[in-house]
Amino acid sequence: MARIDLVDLAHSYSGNDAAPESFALKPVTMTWRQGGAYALLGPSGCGKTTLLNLISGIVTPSRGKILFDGTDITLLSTQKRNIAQVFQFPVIYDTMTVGQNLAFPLRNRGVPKAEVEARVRQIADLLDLTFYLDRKATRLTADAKQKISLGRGLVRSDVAAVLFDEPLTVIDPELKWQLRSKLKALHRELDLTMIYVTHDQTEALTFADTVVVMHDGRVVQSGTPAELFDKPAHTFVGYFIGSPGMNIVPAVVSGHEARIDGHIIGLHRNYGVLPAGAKIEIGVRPEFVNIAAPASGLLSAAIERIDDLGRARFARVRIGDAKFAARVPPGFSVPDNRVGLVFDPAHVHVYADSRLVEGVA
Ligand SMILES: Nc1ncnc2c1ncn2[C@@H]1O[C@H](COP(=O)(O)OP(=O)(O)OP(=O)(O)O)[C@@H](O)[C@H]1O
Repeated sequence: MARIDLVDLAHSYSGNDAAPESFALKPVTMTWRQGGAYALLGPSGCGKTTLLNLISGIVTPSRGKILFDGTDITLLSTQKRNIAQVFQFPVIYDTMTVGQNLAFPLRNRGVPKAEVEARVRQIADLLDLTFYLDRKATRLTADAKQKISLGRGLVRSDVAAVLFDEPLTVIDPELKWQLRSKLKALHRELDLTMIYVTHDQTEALTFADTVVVMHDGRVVQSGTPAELFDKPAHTFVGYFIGSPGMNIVPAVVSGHEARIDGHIIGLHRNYGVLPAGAKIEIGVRPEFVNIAAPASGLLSAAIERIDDLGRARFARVRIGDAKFAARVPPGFSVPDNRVGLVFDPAHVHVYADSRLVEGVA
């Protein structure tokens, strides 16, 4: 396993002379630590697979470098990079048994027989495949075949990294839930650097220690699931992560105050005077705004509907034209038309042109 450094890495499929805004991956510099579990998360077309393919060597970058443990591997072939990959669909040999499939990447590298057998048993055990070891892979379900693919990706202990590209796509929803947790446990057990591409926030947040959120070819934030939830660095992260996502509404911000729809909301930090011309918004997660009976000191909102998510109820309301979600306190009897909103100032963030502004304590 390896530490991975991306240095000013960027890629355009239309060549180096393409306009910077059209790059599939805009320049990124970051370090992924040895043995870490990373998820690349973002919607379709945001550049996740491009970044994964640059790391695996399937695509050569238009700009920048990739280092494995300090060594520049940017121009090395996929084989020479010593990585394992698991794709969306099973890549296995149908004519071999499950055990032979799992052993294949090790036999290919001339690993001694006893070592191969021990490692195959360990991986089969971790993935609940022991019972099937002597069966021909061809007779198994799509789920089981994908588990074999996962096993083949994880069986070598000497790889620089294991790359997963939406590996649970073909898996039945119930098993998906189990496998997500299993992959996390496998990461702890096997101590490999793992990079996992997905557009599913639950998959990313369950699997990864660090989630790298991508939007329109850019890495907009890299952090722990808690950091992404508590302090989104970009409005996209706030909106994309969480269910419901973060509320983002235009505001006029000055000092310790945000003015929305003529109403003042107190802020925890001081924002001075923000740059003229920038689009200023506040962002607050629905979990940190409660609805209450309308009152003169509260921002007023019109009720549209109540969503009962079991663990909590959220009111979908409107402030002027802006849609907004807020928590319904337990036992609160919701009025028919208008409510007041009670903000928790510690969780109200300010954004200028979509980027988080750090206020002064
Ligand atoms: N081989 C290619 N040639 C030209 N453009 C490409 C190629 N592969 C991807 N793109 C473009 O690059 C951008 C990023 O695509 P990429 O596949 O990396 O995104 P993604 O986040 O992995 O999306 P998805 O989940 O749909 O695969 C998209 O605009 C896509 O159309």
